[in-house]
Amino acid sequence: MAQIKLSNLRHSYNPNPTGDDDYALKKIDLTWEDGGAYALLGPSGCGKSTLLNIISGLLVPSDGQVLFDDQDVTALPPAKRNIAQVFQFPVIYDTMTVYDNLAFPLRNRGRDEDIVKRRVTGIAEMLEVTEMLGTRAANLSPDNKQKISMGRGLVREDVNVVMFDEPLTVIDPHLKWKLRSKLKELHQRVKATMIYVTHDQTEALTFADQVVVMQDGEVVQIGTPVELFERPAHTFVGHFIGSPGMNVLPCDVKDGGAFFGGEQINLEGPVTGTGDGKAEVGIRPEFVSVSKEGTGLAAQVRKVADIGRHKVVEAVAHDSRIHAILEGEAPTAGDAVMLDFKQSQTRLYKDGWLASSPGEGA
Ligand SMILES: Nc1ncnc2c1ncn2[C@@H]1O[C@H](COP(=O)(O)OP(=O)(O)OP(=O)(O)O)[C@@H](O)[C@H]1O
Repeated sequence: MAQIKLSNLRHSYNPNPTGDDDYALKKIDLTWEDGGAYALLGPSGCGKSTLLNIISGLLVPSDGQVLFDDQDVTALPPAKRNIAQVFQFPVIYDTMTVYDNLAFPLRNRGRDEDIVKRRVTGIAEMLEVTEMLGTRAANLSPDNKQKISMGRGLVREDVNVVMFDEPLTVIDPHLKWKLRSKLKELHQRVKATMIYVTHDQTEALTFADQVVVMQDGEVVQIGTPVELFERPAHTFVGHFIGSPGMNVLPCDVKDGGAFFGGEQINLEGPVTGTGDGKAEVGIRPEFVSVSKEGTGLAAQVRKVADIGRHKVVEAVAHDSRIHAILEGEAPTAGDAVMLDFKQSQTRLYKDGWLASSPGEGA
């Protein structure tokens, strides 16, 4: 296993790039610590596969370096990087048994049969496929095939990193959660450095200890699932994570205070940086409470969606839509209500970036 460092990395598919827009990866400085469980999360086209291909060696970056334990591997081909990859679609040999499929990466490197047996039976047990070891892979269901594909990625003990590229795409929705939690459990047991690429926030947040969020060729935030939820560094992270995502309301900053439709909104703490002007208030729906009377922002309820565990209220104040997630009683469409924002969770954003700091005692 290794620490993987991406230093001053940029990549353009255009041989003569002129500006930032020509770069699929703009400027990436990122360290993946040895043994970490990482997710690389972002919408389609943000550069996830480009980044993965640069780590695996399928692509040579236009600028910058890839370091494995401080050794520069930027120019090394994939075969020399000692990486295991699990793709969207299972990569297994249908005519071989499950045992031989799992053994393949080890035999290919000339490991002794007793080592092969120990590793294969160990991985099979972790994946709960022991009873399938003698079965021909062609006879497996798609999710079991993908399990074996994952097993092939995990069977070698000497890889620098195991990379998963949207590995649950072909799995039935009701089996996805099972494989997701299995993968998390496997990480805890094998302690390999793992990078899991996905555009699905649930997959990223359940698997990873650290989530790297990308947008438009840049890393916008790296953090634990809780950090990304509680303190999005950028409104993009606020929108992208959560369901519904963070409310982002236009405001004016004047003398250190934030005003939405002329009404002052109490922020978590002081505004960072200087300058009055246009900004945005960010508050997650989980931290908006709704009452018929009381204090707060006057709003009108547009819709209430009952989604089982809780209700999502959509209200409008000063022409902006504001969501609230409520556990118990909820108002009905058309009701006049007061919205109260939990102050410690009310943040300011300027040009998309977090621009308030926690108050004392927060
Ligand atoms: N071979 C290529 N030639 C030219 N442009 C490319 C090539 N591959 C990707 N791109 C462009 O680079 C940008 C990043 O693409 P990339 O595939 O890395 O994103 P992604 O986040 O992995 O998306 P997806 O989840 O859809 O695979 C996109 O604008 C894409 O159109």
